[in-house]
Amino acid sequence: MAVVGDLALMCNQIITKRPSLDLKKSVFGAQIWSKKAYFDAQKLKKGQSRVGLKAGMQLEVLERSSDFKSLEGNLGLDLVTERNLREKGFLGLRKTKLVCTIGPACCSFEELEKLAQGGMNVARLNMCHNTRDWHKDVIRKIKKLNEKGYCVSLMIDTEGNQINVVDHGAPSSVKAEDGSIWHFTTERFQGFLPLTVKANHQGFSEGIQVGDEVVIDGGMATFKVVKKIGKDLQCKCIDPGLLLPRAKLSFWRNGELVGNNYELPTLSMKDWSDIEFGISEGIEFIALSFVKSADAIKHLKNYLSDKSSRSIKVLAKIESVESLQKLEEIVDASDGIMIARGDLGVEIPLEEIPTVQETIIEVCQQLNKPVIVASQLLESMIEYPIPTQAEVADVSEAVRQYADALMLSGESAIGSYGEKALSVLHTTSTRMESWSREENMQSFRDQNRLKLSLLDQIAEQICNSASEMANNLGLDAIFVYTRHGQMASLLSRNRPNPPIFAFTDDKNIRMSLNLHWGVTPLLTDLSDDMEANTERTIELIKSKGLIKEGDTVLVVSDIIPSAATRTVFQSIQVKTVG
Ligand SMILES: Nc1ncnc2c1ncn2[C@@H]1O[C@H](COP(=O)(O)OP(=O)(O)O)[C@@H](O)[C@H]1O
Ligand SMILES: C=C(OP(=O)(O)O)C(=O)O
Ligand SMILES: [K+]
Ligand SMILES: [Mg+2]
Repeated sequence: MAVVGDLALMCNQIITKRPSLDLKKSVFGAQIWSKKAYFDAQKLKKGQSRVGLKAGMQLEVLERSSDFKSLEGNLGLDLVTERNLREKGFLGLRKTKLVCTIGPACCSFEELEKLAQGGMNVARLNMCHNTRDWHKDVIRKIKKLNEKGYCVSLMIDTEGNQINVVDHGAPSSVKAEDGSIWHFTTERFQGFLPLTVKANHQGFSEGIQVGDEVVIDGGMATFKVVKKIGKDLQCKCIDPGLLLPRAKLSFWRNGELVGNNYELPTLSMKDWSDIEFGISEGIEFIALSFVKSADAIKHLKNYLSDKSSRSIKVLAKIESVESLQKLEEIVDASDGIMIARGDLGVEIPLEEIPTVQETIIEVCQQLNKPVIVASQLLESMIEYPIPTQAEVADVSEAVRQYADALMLSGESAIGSYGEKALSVLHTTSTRMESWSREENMQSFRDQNRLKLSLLDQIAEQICNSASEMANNLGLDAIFVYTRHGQMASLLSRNRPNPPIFAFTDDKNIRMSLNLHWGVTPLLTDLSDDMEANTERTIELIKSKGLIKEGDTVLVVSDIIPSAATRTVFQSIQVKTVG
């Protein structure tokens, strides 16, 4: 390997030059790959051409010495990235991450493996559905896949507290006819009473007045409250339509959404017990439904840190008017966001969703939080083997907006064509990503400074510069060596053209980086010796034939070398593979 540029940034200012370019070229031109040879060469002063004996000869011998063994070991490269790299090269890697909701249609080991092969990065378990044992079994299968060499992270999604229908007298949908009178109650549903809807919360009708409208699932059907009988509401259907199982109820007055007075906690007892379950099963992400403010996020994060489960990332689902009103504080407090368009589309007019989505993605990028676009991306594929053009356009738009991840819900959980839907997400995102590159749309983004300490600001600046440099120089890949994942996420935030390979020695960090745009997380040993880290990992990739002579990579690290002064803590290097 020839080092064509090599600089260490000291506190953002001082640049130190390492041994001369020519010397390194001659040393590495002699095909010396051992770590010791590299460091012997490092000790040479500018102009010196030998290490004790004639450089070329002695170093040639070292190549076959036991030191070479140190280059072996695990790179932690997953099967899917390895295959894609082999087939398509660095720029062929998809940047946008894919989340699949696991349900009865895809829960066998074979089906899960097909999703993993198709590029599923994160498996989502929606705790609204199915039994604890069923979820446990899926988690066990995903972990088994990871042992086989896949890299699929696990997310649980809480049921959350919202007012919805628990029973409407039928196993599937029920038609509400124009002018029909319906009874909304929380009493035990009698079954024999037609036109009765049971809601899930005792206080569902608190503060609701005669004349208010009850909107089902954002407009599937609408009723007017004609009478209050105790806690029950007698309603007349004024806009006929369908009631589906677990349909959501919202209340409107004079064209505006009215919150009823019944204050539901974001996390129910069931949610807490599901969270305990997730912790004990070793999942990586908890997505919180119906977040109203930063409080629930902070509460859960404190709880996780008290339980020494700090590595679990807490994602806030934006799916209500309240969450939109407190967007910034919620994004700031959380480890990531899910734009849960299903429920959001019930609370705000559908035509507002596209702009709200773009705004949320922008806020997430500014505050450096990964963001998932979820729900109805390929809804028609629950039933049909091909998507509509409108769906493909929607997926492309989310990719163009640089969302970190796209999510399948019913398409994978209950659909007949889950694998195909995943492949549509894959091909559509890859196409839009390459178009964006071609159109040179990935110009350097005007980043808002994060509210960070000086050291963190330096990390941010280094990552911004590194990304710009990688784009401007047309480099093949960015290698980031990171213990906490922060540098990897700061690089990803810039959405650079080359893929980001994040080497970390922390399994939890690796699995959580799986959600970040453009990042391939790798689990490998890291030493304090950055030169040894880069030499070893590049050599490992080279030995797999995944990197070739002439490829140029940008190397960024936040590994603090123990011998260095406190100020030298991060560096950028450009390396060309020889
Ligand atoms: N674990 C599961 N078991 C059974 N069905 C599931 C499961 N997860 C999801 N589903 C089904 O897939 C549909 C879409 O999933 P999702 O969007 O996560 O849930 P919901 O529609 O309840 O918001 C659900 O309505 C449900 O029918
Ligand atoms: C993802 C969503 O949440 P859930 O599927 O849990 O309702 C949504 O509402 O879009
Ligand atoms: K949920
Ligand atoms: Mg929802």
